[in-house]
Amino acid sequence: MQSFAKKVDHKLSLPMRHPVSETKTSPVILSAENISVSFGGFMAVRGMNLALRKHELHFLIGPNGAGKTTMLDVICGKTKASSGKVLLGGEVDLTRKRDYEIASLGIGRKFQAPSVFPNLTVQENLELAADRNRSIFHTLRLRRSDTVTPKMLGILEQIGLPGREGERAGSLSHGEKQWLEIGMLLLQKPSVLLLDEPVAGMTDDETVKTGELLKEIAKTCSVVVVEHDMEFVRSFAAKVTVMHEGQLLKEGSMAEIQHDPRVAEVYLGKRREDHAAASSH
Ligand SMILES: Nc1ncnc2c1ncn2[C@@H]1O[C@H](COP(=O)(O)OP(=O)(O)OP(=O)(O)O)[C@@H](O)[C@H]1O
Repeated sequence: MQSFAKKVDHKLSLPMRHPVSETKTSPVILSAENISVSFGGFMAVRGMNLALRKHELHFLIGPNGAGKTTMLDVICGKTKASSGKVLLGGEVDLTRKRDYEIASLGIGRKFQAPSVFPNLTVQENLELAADRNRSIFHTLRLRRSDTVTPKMLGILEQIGLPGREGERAGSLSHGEKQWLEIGMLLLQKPSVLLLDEPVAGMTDDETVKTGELLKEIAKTCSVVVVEHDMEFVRSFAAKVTVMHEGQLLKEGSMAEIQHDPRVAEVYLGKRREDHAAASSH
């Protein structure tokens, strides 16, 4: 977890690098409607709405504890909503499905920490993802297939790990592990990818490469990215939704977001609190 306020202060006022995305007119493929989540009486999400369009790269931002991760958890079925629904394709209500059913409907979820199998090779990790019916024991027994399928070669190329299929996943850098996990999700041909802070802990170079990868993925898939790194968010012409205290605060382009006084107040107010807390220690 990083302090959001520390990252955003002056960056909110920098000029946009790219024009606003052109996905505004594509159809909505997933909509979370009036979602609320209670954890033992504490309302982590309160009447939240989120609409995701086809091939849209959509950032979900907000201060620590705003409810961003909880929203992703509701969409992928990890957390049950207390009320509201999540419609896929306008008709299938995901809040009535189990997490594995949601995954098989084409919703891929990546958590913040990489969760590849470190003792398996890159190829074995991909093979496991490619065949969800195959158990890890089956993969271990088979070890590596003799040939890498063209589909897998394409994924290795796309995630920036061409020729690395024989390496142990545990020996990859943090960023490379994140890419491998994204590749494992891509093998399942998702229609929606949910990514939680994909560039956290990455080097600058890895962050830039991840940005390119996300742009590429969004050509075939809709992507929701929970992100704290405002500079990273600014490098996309993407839709941005701001959450605060479990609710929708503002939605629009980065330019629209940064000129909203309520957004500034949330971040700058938070920053003042951080400073006050730091100076009292
Ligand atoms: N399982 C849980 N039980 C109780 N409270 C929880 C649980 N999960 C999250 N919360 C609380 O719900 C609120 C929203 O958490 P969430 O992780 O969704 O926020 P976030 O916007 O993703 O924050 P961050 O950017 O810090 O990850 C927080 O106050 C958090 O402490």
